[in-house]
Amino acid sequence: MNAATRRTKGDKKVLKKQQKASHTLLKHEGICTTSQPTKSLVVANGGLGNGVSREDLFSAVNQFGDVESLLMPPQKPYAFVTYRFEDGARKAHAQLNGKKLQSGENSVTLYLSYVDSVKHREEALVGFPEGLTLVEDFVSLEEEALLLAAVDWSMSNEAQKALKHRRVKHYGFEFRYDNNNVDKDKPLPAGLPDECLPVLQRCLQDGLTNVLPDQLTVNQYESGQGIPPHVDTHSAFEDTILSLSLGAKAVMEFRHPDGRAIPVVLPERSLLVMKGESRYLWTHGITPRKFDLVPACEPDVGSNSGLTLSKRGTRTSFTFRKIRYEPCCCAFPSACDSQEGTSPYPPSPPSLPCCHADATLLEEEYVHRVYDAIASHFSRTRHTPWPHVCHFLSSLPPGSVLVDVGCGNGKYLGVNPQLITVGCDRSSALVQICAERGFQVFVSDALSVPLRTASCDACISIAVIHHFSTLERRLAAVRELVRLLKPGGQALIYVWAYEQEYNKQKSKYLKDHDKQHNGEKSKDTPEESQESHEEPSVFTTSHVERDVKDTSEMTEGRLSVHTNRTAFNSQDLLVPWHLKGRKTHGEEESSGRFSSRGEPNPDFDSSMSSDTTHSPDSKPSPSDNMCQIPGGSSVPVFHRYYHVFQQGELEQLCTQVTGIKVQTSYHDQGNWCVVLQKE
Ligand SMILES: O=C(O)CCC(=O)C(=O)O
Ligand SMILES: [Fe+2]
Ligand SMILES: [Zn+2]
Repeated sequence: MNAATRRTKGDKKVLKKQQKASHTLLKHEGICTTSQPTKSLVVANGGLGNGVSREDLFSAVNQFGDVESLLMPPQKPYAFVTYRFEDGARKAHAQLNGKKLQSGENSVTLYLSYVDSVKHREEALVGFPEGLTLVEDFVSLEEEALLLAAVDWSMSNEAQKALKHRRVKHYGFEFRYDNNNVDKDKPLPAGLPDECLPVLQRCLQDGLTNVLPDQLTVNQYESGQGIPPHVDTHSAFEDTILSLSLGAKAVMEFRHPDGRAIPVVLPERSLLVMKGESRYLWTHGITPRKFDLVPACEPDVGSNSGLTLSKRGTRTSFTFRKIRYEPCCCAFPSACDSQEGTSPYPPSPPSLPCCHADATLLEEEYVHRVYDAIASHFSRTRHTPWPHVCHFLSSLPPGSVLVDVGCGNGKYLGVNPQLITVGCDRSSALVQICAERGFQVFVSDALSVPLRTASCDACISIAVIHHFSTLERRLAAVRELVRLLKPGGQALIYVWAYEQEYNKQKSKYLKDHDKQHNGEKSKDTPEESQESHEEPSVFTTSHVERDVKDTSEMTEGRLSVHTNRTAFNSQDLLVPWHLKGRKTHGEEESSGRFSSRGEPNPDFDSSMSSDTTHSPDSKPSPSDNMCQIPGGSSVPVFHRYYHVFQQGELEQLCTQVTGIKVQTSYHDQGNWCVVLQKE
């Protein structure tokens, strides 16, 4: 075999891999590559998600010609480079394809393919929600000043409110945050300020709307303030919603019920137009923060490719809407208050998984997605650490390294300040809450925690392992905890118990149900009673009864939907979570999301995830649905998968792991618990 054929073979191999990379880019990212040389290349494996730094990639690609732009989408395993001339791209393609790039500790093999247009791709990657338009510089500086001056904040009346997290003023009609609607027969004495007219006329002229709005809400946000994610009530307003941003920019987060989240930067003087899906199905909200992450303009490569922090100033928005007089008949019944009751409930529950792939799908839909969606509400119900867990944490010697695998909102991370504590959770929304509380946390699956073997003195896994849907996966979770432990290290595991009545004592989870039925008002701290349940205070009796009716027995191998606060009648089930605090509109009374509890409430949607990623979409997502509550409103219901453990089952699981001994096991308020020690 001569050198020439060897080279050809090598080339063939690179070509094959490059084709495979192109195929993956198309399949997973919608990025279309072309064999025809262009000025732009997509660099597979050269992304921030591969651990490649911008500097290293830039120096690699810059050798072949003038780089016009280098786009590195966050967390993606690829990057885009555009050269000033096609020649640069050709050279880079010839020289870098199949070559290794060292970046820090990472070594990657790059595969390059031509793309027609990066700009186009960029838009495709971070496309706006359907129906959303942003018009930059819609008003001039003069108009901005005029509009801001038109709002007189000095008078306080019905139509003006200092809400806990922003102040608002209404014109035309008052939007009522108690019922999330407007009194259509009670127009306000003050119509829309005259200063708005030229702006609205321009909207009509430009075809941004075809009706003149008759309602205006002015929201003013100081730095650090925001608006919870919400959908503007369908029955209150017509389709088009126009929102002008004045005074300062902010990032508005859009969320689809399927979990997609799209941050949209609203520059000052821009107009946001929400129509169709973006108005009816996606929630919008502004996370209360003092800084936003926004795309940065990098002069060195002249592209909007990096991210930078932007300090928030005082933003005033003018939201113009048209009152709706007929019921809404939009194409999104699952999110529509005019069309409630049309979505099927309960959803068709899944079956128990029969293979690993099914198990991961089930957990993705019925555990991960749900926690991300309910993170904020969930976190509000998790503030009191359980005494026995605290006892375990306090018994560890000072300086011990502790990892909390499945740390939730981090309620155990600060319990013993003498420990070196890190937490991880599968839900990025919960991790975000922990991070904002100042804890060391990262997103990780409990089956493969990116920490060194034998690096921890102790591990805790509180209310996590019951979310794995096969015995193998529960076992793997215990093995992973044990792997992390140093010899002699201890792990504390809690799982939910099938037996909610133990030693003739009902768990608090059950007791709270009795209280409700006796008409007693339940405490709003349900987590003290058990790990999984909703805020009982949202239930009225009729609501509870509805749940009972809705409960399906395990039929045709399908998982049963559990009735909250009743005894379990199956070990594998779906437990409903009724999302409290969701309003179809963007404000809550003080008892809601903006907790008036005396305790710190850093979780006000600090999670990037909205806790109002509420309802199923038009093809109902199996894990959540809407549940009507009296008064015509509705709460979204999510279902979490659980495997509740029978007595002895947790110990039995642990004994299958070699190199450990079970030191103690006990029942604690409806949970089975063990302390393990690695030998
Ligand atoms: O501040 C904004 O742009 C949005 C306000 C809003 O969503 C509302 O009032 O419903
Ligand atoms: Fe809104
Ligand atoms: Zn509707």
